[in-house]
Amino acid sequence: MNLYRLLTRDTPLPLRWLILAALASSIATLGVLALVNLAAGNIEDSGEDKVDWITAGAFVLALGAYAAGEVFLLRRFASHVEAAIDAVRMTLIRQVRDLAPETLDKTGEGQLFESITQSTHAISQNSQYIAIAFRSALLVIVLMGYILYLSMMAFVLVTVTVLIAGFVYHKRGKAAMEAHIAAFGQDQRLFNRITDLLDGWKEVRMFQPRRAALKTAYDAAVNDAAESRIEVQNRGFEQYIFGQVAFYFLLGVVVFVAPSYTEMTSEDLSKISTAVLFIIAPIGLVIQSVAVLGASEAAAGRTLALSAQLKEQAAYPTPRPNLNYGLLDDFQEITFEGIEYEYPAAGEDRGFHLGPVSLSVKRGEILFISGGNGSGKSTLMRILTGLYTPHAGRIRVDNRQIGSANIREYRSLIASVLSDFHLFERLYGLDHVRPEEIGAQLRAFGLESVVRLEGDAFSSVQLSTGQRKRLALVVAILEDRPLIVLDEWAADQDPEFRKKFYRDILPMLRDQGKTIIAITHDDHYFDAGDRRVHLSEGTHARNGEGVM
Ligand SMILES: Nc1ncnc2c1ncn2[C@@H]1O[C@H](COP(=O)(O)OP(=O)(O)OP(=O)(O)O)[C@@H](O)[C@H]1O
Repeated sequence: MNLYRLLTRDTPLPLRWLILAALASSIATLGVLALVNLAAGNIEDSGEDKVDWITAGAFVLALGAYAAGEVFLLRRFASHVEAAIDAVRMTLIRQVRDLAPETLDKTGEGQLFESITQSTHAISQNSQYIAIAFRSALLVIVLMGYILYLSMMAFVLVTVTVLIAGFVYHKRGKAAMEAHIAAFGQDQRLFNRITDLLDGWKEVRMFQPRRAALKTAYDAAVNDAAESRIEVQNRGFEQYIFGQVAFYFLLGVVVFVAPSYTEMTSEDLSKISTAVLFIIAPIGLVIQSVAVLGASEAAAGRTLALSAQLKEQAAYPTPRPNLNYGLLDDFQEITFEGIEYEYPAAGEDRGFHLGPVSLSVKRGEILFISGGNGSGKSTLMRILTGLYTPHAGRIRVDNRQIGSANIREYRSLIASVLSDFHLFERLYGLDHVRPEEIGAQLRAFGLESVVRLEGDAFSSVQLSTGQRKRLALVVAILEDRPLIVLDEWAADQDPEFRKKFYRDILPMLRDQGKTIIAITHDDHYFDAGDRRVHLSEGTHARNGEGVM
């Protein structure tokens, strides 16, 4: 049901066409069967072995109708599924975009990535089984009708046998699925050990006891994974053999039991046996589809739940068009009053309370924020940039208070390089910047020998930590916003460039009218700022050596 809800949520299913195509394909299959029986009967009656061209022609037509119905059904369904999954992905991405950043941090990349990529991929890969199951179920009904037409007793025997065998097969399938899930878990553990080996190769090579312990853990994971896989394969083979035996048993029931309880000619018996031969494949497909669709159903359930959760947590409604982002551009002062933020305690974690913090920055000022590790500087930065919403206090731009109605407008004032910045390979949103300007910035930041501009993308972002930060600041400067916020930007720069940053780049940006708020530990350069605020254990801000 989740799968159906997901696939029809944004794009309606072309149900009428699908039913018609499935019906056409099922009736054509019945036609094939009836024509085979007819031809066999004709040969028996006339005793001639000449080709009956009319029946053969009808047979070819029925085959053509079957193929056409099948192709139409599967193609149409596949394109619907892809469109529906595309829509689901777009909705999730839009929801993530509208999510409050602190909620985004909490939800975690893993869950979002899983739903947006893997779950939707699993659904898209397996969803043709919906069409197959639907068509097969319809075909089973049509063929059972044919068997009923031939013999009531055969119908009852086939129905009872199929139901019992189907039930047992399904139960065994559940056990196989559990084995499959267990094997998946073992694969994950093996994957983690391999990641340890690959990502931690330096630490592994440099410490012998770690190397030995990791080898033991890796060997155990390999063994467990292999055993689980063998178990899965064995169960798969057993299922296959059970299916075959059940099928032969069904034939046996029809051939040995049915004639003992009812009047039946050998011609009827042969017709019923042929119908049983035809029915077995679609029954197998229905059962197989149910098993495969179980995984898609679970994936759809996870995706819908995540989507509902994201909807609930949506921080901001989709922005109204024509919002005027320029209103705050000519601000003179930004004030943060009594800002407080709480990371609640959870289990062993004692939690953290920031604030109350009050500070202000005037246009064209360089404001430094200093403080010990864990004093709350990065958290404060997330609030100052409008990414996190403070639990108490307010932000004002001149005399305008910032709230949910103008938070986007506020954020648009700020270019930032935060501690967990992401460097985009492409210059998204910077189409208006001239390549010469970008080249000049790359030279100013000593990057001209490692990065080039190729079209609208950088030639590489595989740089050293310090170079990546330089490139991120280049992009921030190119964004040309009035306020630049930096979180320990200079920490990874060499002494020479650090000096250049404090003595040349910051004053140059100030001269260009930029306002700068920067977290720094560089006490040698505290004088490069106009003022400094020192954060102590997150509980309060006090003035540093600067004027406040
Ligand atoms: N997402 C989070 N959930 C819970 N607690 C957090 C979270 N992020 C930070 N904290 C806690 O809040 C406190 C302040 O963290 P923050 O990163 O703001 O400090 P900081 O001054 O920037 O530290 P550093 O100088 O080491 O970067 C720390 O005790 C940290 O454990």
